[in-house]
Amino acid sequence: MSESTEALLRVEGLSTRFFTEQGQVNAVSDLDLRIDRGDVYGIVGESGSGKSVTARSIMDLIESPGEITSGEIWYRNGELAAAVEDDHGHAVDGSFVDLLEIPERVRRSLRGTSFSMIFQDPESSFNPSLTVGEQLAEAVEVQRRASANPRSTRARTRSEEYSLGSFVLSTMLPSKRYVSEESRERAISLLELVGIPDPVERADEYPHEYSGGMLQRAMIAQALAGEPDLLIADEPTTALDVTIQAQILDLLDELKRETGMTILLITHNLGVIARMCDRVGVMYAGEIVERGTLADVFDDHVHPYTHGLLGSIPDVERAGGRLEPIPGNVPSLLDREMGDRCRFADRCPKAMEDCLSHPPEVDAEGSDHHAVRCVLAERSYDESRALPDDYFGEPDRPAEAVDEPQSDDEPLPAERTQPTLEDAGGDGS
Ligand SMILES: Nc1ncnc2c1ncn2[C@@H]1O[C@H](COP(=O)(O)OP(=O)(O)OP(=O)(O)O)[C@@H](O)[C@H]1O
Ligand code: NI
Repeated sequence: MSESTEALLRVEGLSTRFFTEQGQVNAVSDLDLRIDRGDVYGIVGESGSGKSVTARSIMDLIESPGEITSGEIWYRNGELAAAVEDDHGHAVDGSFVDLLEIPERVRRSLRGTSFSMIFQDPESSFNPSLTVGEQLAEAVEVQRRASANPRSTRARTRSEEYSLGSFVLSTMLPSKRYVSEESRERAISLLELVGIPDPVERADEYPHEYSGGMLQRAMIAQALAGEPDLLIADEPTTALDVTIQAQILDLLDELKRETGMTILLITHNLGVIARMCDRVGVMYAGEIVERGTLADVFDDHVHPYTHGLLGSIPDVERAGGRLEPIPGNVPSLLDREMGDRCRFADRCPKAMEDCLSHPPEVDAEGSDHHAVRCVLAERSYDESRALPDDYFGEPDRPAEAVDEPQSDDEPLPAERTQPTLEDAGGDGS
């Protein structure tokens, strides 16, 4: 197996639910994905499709009333596998460890060191009363502790966790000032790495003294402090203006090339996907409906939803390139309101009788891991089996399958009520 096709993370059958007063929300359902080391894996889909919940599930950041209700998250880390093997053999498969089967304390210790996440609003990642440099140095220290001598943890942990020593770290940080000159220097070099000019001076500044773009860079530096195996970037550029967005994407691209880092990139924007990603998962209503290489998804897609997303060619140069919304609304994810049918059927121009039962994910032609959740992967569209336009109550579906004369008295955009695919930087007009 070559380096370039080595899986770093394999998510299998992941389901995450929220148990709210309104009922059970099926935010993520039976989701599979595989992220290879050194790749940028993109997740794209409309608002509310479950992208962030997927990322937060991997990071173990789902909080009540949310819960991962099933699935496996296999992470390749030989050292971790060796450490957990004795006590949690069922969680180990070769050098993979199922993160959902190890003690919570161990899983949480991977945050920052194995997995790091950057968010839309960098403000939330910084404490306003500490300098940026101090906070980066703290992150560096956390990493140092994580890889500290296991014996130093031994006295404090119960025997069950002893073998996990090097993976369990103290979350108590002793002081708000620089822990060591070494970590201060590392903080400065991290600022330099992410392209902050005058890093020595900027290290002593507070977050509010940074511009939005600079703080975004600093947040990336913070995420890199622990030298994570996987960086998860959830809409990392959405709040930024178009020029800065492009710069941040360039930075991520550069970091990927220079450090070989693996990135999970979440975005509404197919232009960003085209520019950054090796593989893509297209999400709809909590499911990955199509996944594969960039070429599978852009050139050989099977799912009409993927086709719809590609409906307008996004402007690759402009990170905020607007996607044309697909007519209709994203379905409710409330369990009691979800039928058994394909979740996209009511908006699908190719909906057939076959779509009234929920399609499993099947392999599609294309790359090794091109998979799709659509009956069209196995049979071609048959107009005689098409569902009538008003089958789902409202004539929501585009009239593509039916040959209707163009009329100019009713501009389609005015009809669109759904939020969907709001993009990063507006439409640039
Ligand atoms: N704390 C919560 N309680 C209840 N439902 C939630 C909670 N967090 C998320 N959800 C639901 O889970 C679904 C998926 O949300 P998620 O944030 O993953 O979407 P997304 O694809 O990231 O959307 P966006 O592009 O707008 O960020 C949504 O229906 C959302 O309402
Ligand atoms: Ni999100």
